[in-house]
Amino acid sequence: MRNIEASVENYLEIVQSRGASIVSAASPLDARYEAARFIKQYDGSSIVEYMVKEFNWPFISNLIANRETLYRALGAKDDREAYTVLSKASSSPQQKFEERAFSKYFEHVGGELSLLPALRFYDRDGGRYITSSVFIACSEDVCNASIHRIMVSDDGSYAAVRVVPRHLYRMLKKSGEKGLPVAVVIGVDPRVLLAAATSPPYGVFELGIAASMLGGLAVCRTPRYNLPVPCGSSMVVEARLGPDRAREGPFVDLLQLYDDVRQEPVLHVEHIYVNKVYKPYMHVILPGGYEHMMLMGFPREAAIYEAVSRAVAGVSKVRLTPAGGMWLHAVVSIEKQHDGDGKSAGLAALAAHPSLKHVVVVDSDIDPDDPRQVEWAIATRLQADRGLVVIPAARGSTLDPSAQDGLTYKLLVDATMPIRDRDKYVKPTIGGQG
Ligand SMILES: C/C(=C\C(=O)O)CCOP(=O)(O)O
Ligand SMILES: [Mn+2]
Repeated sequence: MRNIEASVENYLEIVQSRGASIVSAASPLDARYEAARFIKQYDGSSIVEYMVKEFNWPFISNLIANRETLYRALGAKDDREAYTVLSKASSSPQQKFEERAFSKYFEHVGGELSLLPALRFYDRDGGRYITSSVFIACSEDVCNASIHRIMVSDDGSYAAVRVVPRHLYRMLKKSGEKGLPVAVVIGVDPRVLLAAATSPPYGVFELGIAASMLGGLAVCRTPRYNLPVPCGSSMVVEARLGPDRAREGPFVDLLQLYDDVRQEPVLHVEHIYVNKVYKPYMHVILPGGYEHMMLMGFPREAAIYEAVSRAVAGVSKVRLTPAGGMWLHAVVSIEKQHDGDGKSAGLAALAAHPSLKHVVVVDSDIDPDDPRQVEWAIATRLQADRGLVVIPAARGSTLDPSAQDGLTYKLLVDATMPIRDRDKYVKPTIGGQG
C-alpha cells in the first residue's frame, strides 16, 4: 500500500491491516515523566497512543514497535528483504516529488515555543525534548533531511538542536550570520525517519529515498522558505537555525547514558503549522528505547549486511545488538569458506558503520540474536592470539564516554571455527529424531 503523503494516520492503517495493534491510554498523561513511563511500559512491544495534558493533539509512540512492525511497513518478510528495500531505495532515490498546495493541508497555529510537543523523560534531562523531528534544509542546489532532537529549555526561553558534524552541520556552517532556514517536521510515516537516518553522500536528498520506499512522495512547499515537506506531516515548523548557540543536554542517548552537555545551535521558531487533513499525531521517540535504536541502527545494519555480503561469500545474519544501543556492537554470522573470512567480514562491518566499536563474527550455526550462543562460540571457537584484531585510535562514536578526543580502540573478534577439524566444534543433537 502506498502512503505518498507520508502521514502517520495512513501508516497506522497499513501496519494494522498487516497485524500490528495499538494500545490507547485511558486518560491524558502529564508531559513530565508520566507519558515517558507509559511509552516505556510498551517499549519493544506495541504502538501506543495517548493525549498529553497541555496539548490538544493526539500523541503516538513506538511506531516501530519491534522488527515485525518495521518489516510489515516495508512489505518485507525477513531481514534480507527488509535490507534490500532500504538499500534499493538508498541507491535509487526518486528525483521528483508530486507538488501540492501547502494551504490545502496545513493551518497556522502560532509561533510560540510552548506549542512544540516536547516532553520530559528522565530525571536529569536538560529540558523538554522533541525526539522525532526531521530537519529539512537546502543550500545552493542541495537539499538534506536528517533527524535532530530539539531541547526546549525548562524556562521556555529558547530551543536548541543537537547537530552532529554531518550534512546539516555543513549547511549551517555555510549559512553565515542569518542562520540556516529550516523546516522541521514532526509526525510522519517512520519510513521518512528511516530514510533521514541513512547516510547517503552529500547531495542525495533523503526525502527521495523515502519516496522510493513509499511509492512516491507528495510534498508541500513551506510558505516562507519554500522548503519541501511531506504533505501528511502532523506538524511543520519554519525556523532559522543558529548561528548562535546555547546549552543543550543532558539527554539520554542510544546507549542509555546521559549524553554530554554541549553548546548547540539555537532554533529560532517563526511559524508553526498543524495538519488539517490527517489526524495530527505527534510522534514521540523514547530516548534510549527500542524505537530509537531501531530507527538509528536498522539503516546501519542494512549497510553492514551489504558490505559484508561483498566481502565474503555467504552472510546469514547481522545484528546490531540492543545492549550496545544498536550502535556500538555487532554480531555477524557467516557461511565461512576460507580461514580469513571471519576477519574480512569483521573489517567490512567496521568500515560500513564508522561508529561501530566491537564486532563479533560467528559461524552460521550460531544465532546472533542469542547472547548465550554467541558467548558459547567465543568460549569454544576463539583463540585470542589469532582471533582478535585491535585497531588503535580510530574514529569512534561521539556517544562513547570511554573514547578519548573522539578516538577509540576497535576490536574484531573472529569466533568462527577453523576450516580444519570442524568436527570438533559441531553442536550435538540428541539422536533418534528421524
Ligand atoms: C546523536 C546520535 C545519536 C542519538 O543519540 O540518537 C548520533 C551519534 O552519532 P556518532 O557518529 O556515533 O557520534
Ligand atoms: Mn544528507
